[in-house]
Amino acid sequence: MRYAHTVGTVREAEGALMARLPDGALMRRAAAGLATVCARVLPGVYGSRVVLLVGSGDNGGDALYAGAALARRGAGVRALLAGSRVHEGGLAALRAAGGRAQEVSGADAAAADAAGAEIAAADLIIDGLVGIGGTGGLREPHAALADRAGAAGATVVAVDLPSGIDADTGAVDGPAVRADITVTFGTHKPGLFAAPGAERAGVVEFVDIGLAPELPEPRAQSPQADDIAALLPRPGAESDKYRRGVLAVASGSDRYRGAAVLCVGGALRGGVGMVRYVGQEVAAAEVLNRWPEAVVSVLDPTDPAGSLPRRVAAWVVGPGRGLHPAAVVELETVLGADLPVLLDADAITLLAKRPHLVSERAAPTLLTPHAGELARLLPGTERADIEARRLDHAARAADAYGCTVLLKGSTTVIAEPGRPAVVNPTGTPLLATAGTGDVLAGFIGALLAAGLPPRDAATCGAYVHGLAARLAHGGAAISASDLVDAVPAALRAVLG
Ligand SMILES: NC(=O)C1=CN([C@@H]2O[C@H](COP(=O)(O)OP(=O)(O)OC[C@H]3O[C@@H](n4cnc5c(N)ncnc54)[C@H](O)[C@@H]3O)[C@@H](O)[C@H]2O)[C@@H](O)CC1
Ligand SMILES: [K+]
Repeated sequence: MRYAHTVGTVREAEGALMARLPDGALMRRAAAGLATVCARVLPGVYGSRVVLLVGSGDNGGDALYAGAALARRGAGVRALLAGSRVHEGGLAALRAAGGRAQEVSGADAAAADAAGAEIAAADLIIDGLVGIGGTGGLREPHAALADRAGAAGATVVAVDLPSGIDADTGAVDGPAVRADITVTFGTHKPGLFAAPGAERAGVVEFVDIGLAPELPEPRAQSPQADDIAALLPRPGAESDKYRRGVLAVASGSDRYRGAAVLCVGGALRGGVGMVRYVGQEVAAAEVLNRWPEAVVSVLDPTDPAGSLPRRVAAWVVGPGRGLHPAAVVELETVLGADLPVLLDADAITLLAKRPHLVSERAAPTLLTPHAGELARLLPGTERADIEARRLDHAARAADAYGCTVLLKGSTTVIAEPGRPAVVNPTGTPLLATAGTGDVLAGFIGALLAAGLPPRDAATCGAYVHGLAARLAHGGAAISASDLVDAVPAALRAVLG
């Protein structure tokens, strides 16, 4: 598991640790780790050209000390000083090691051109403009340096986090560094997990500076394959179809038959003991045609509540289901039962006008909205705000509805009141195609039916779903049906 802490908690933990250590010890640890990663990235340190982008804080100090270490090994190191101040100890160390420094002021065109020429000729650029002390969009000349670094061919290594991304949220407000590698210290930062910041971080390398004992509960966590393997249920010798869980699926309609077939497919590939599908006649026939192992029943339009299956362990409701009055009765009936329920798509739209159905419910509920649906659940919030600050808004919805929320999209985030957010690391733009959400809902439903709590079920579902998309055609475009077929390969990859 990778853990991320907010700037406030990192500062408190660093303060406590620094009080027990000699002056500068933490920065030396950070800079040594940074230099090690940089040396590994370069084909050879000796004779390479390294440019340091240096801001006025300790993030710049880290870059200067790491630059000094590379200069001692024969790299030609040039520091571009962007701030009104500079970390004096770091600058002295760089100079003592044979590195050079020049000031870059926003107003001085000649200095900016000279800096641009250095950046263009670099093999490696180390971004020490701002770290956790950054606030708001990058100012000049930092913003121009970030842009130039992006246009250069060199490998870019960000110190602690790419300058210009918000450490706590991942929001990007204006120009920001786009790193190939980010070397982060002590703990991960939430902005390295969540888009859009995560998309600018590249590969994230962690340097242990001894902070762990001082850190409180994380703000966010990002599961790795072994965490997922530990959570996924495995059938044992005692298993039978009832013990593995019976999932009821109320998805699709005669108009949207694909949502029925894909959702049931996701559930079956999730290892459910049995799927009981209920829906309109043509949709039900399609499900049976594609998945003969599903147990299918046809909804009675005059008695939607009475025709729902009983003796089930969990429910999935909503994908392609419609917004008509019978769908409302169905939703109320399912949420009235004391069972775990996953609500997706149309069920979320219906819920937005009836929030009490979930907020007053005692049994576990999992909502799986995309950003547009989450905006419906949080009146007064725009979709763009949600995309920019996914962690915050997923947590807000979880608190407001008193349930688990899985926010789909560029980075899938799972929030539950009082627990650290889970940020899925396997997401891919390949998933941005019709029907993939139906597969996810069915797959997670299978895990709910097996008895996993919603947060764990959602965590495993998002991870396996993203991995399946990546594996389906080796990175080439996929359809939602391909995704269903790739789930077993993803499960094999996780379970080994
Ligand atoms: N505190 C510690 O014990 C450690 C800190 N370390 C490093 O120190 C960093 C934090 O250092 P600081 O607290 O000095 O803060 P930073 O160096 O991250 O940034 C603060 C400086 O950047 C300027 N600044 C802020 N926002 C800006 C913007 N949008 N555009 C342009 N300039 C901006 C501020 O005026 C200030 O001078 C960490 O990210 C990490 O790299 C590491 O050395 C590990 C140990
Ligand atoms: K940085």
